[in-house]
Amino acid sequence: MKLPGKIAIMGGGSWATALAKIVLSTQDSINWYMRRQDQVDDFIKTGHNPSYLSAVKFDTDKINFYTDINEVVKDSDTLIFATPSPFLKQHLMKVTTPLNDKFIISAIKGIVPDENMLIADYFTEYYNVPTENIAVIGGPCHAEEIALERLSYITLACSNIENARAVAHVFQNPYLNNYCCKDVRGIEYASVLKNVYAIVAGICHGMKYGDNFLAVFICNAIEEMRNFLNSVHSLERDVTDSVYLGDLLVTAYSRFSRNRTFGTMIGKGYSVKIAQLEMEMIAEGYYGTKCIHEINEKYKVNMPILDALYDILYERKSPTTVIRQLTETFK
Ligand SMILES: NC(=O)C1=CN([C@@H]2O[C@H](COP(=O)(O)OP(=O)(O)OC[C@H]3O[C@@H](n4cnc5c(N)ncnc54)[C@H](OP(=O)(O)O)[C@@H]3O)[C@@H](O)[C@H]2O)C=CC1
Ligand SMILES: O=C(CO)COP(=O)(O)O
Repeated sequence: MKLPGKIAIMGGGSWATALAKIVLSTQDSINWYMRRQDQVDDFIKTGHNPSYLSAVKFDTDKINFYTDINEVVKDSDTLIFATPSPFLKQHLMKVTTPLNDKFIISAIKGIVPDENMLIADYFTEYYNVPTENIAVIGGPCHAEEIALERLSYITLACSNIENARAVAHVFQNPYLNNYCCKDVRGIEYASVLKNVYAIVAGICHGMKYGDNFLAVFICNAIEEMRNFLNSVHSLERDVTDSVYLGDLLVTAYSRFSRNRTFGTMIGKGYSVKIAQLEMEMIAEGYYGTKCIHEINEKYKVNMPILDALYDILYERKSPTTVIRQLTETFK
């Protein structure tokens, strides 16, 4: 297998667009898969993604666009997936070309709903991709700030660290630094959990809890994350590293966060359904909450924040009552 070889961006949203910008800063050309032909046509006409990060200009001569997922898989060696987690399954259902000789990079911060399966596990279980050929990208990094070339850091994790290092240079430029490690499962679970906690941070913000409270909330959330990670995947890790705590902070505090925005609407009194309709974008923590809640039935980690959000989103309990009870568990 050539590493990285020919690189494909899989997805047409904001993170896919930011990743395309990053990869084109180090590679001569890329393959890029999007689901809609009209989006590709407009992109070629205007030189930018018509729907996401449209201020970012691209030299389209350096991009081979595809709307056929099998064609892009055939023509590429490294596939960077950046589709929202709830849609991954339906994209992959169309794949008949073998994936087991490809290097897969998941830039997805979510879990496969219904299956309760991490993205890397999904590729191994259903597409026979060896674990050493799967990497994940984590870290505090909003697409909007990549568009503005604001200094950011990501972490690349792969069970075979040499493979992570072999692709790391693709994500290294003056506004982006990277770090490699082996904690694929820990980073995947942390990425799901930070979305859950960002929704709760948003709910509290919507209810007019202030910065004093948010600081206490984050301390309790990182402790809950630490306990969960140690139970599901015990490994020597420091949860204060940017890929864990940093991503929790940026998602819980940033105005760019969809998860926080979704939570804020609920805190202001919107119903879950209306908040989802208003959002127009996916807050993956909604799905992550149910998945981790179900996974935790086996591990039985004490997770008062996760349980509180589950009660609000899925048991229709009053956010005011649930959050007040939650605050009594904090220290
Ligand atoms: N945004 C960010 O800053 C970051 C995002 N991520 C992760 O990247 C992943 C992608 O997120 P992001 O790029 O922000 O998402 P966006 O909301 O920007 O993009 C949504 C994408 O999903 C597609 N889509 C919408 N509805 C459907 C559907 N019913 N079926 C199939 N595809 C659909 C859209 O296609 P269309 O335009 O054709 O409707 C679009 O390509 C997520 O897992 C996220 O957690 C990770 C780090 C940073
Ligand atoms: O993961 C992210 C930033 O690191 C994006 O978070 P949101 O999905 O909440 O926008």
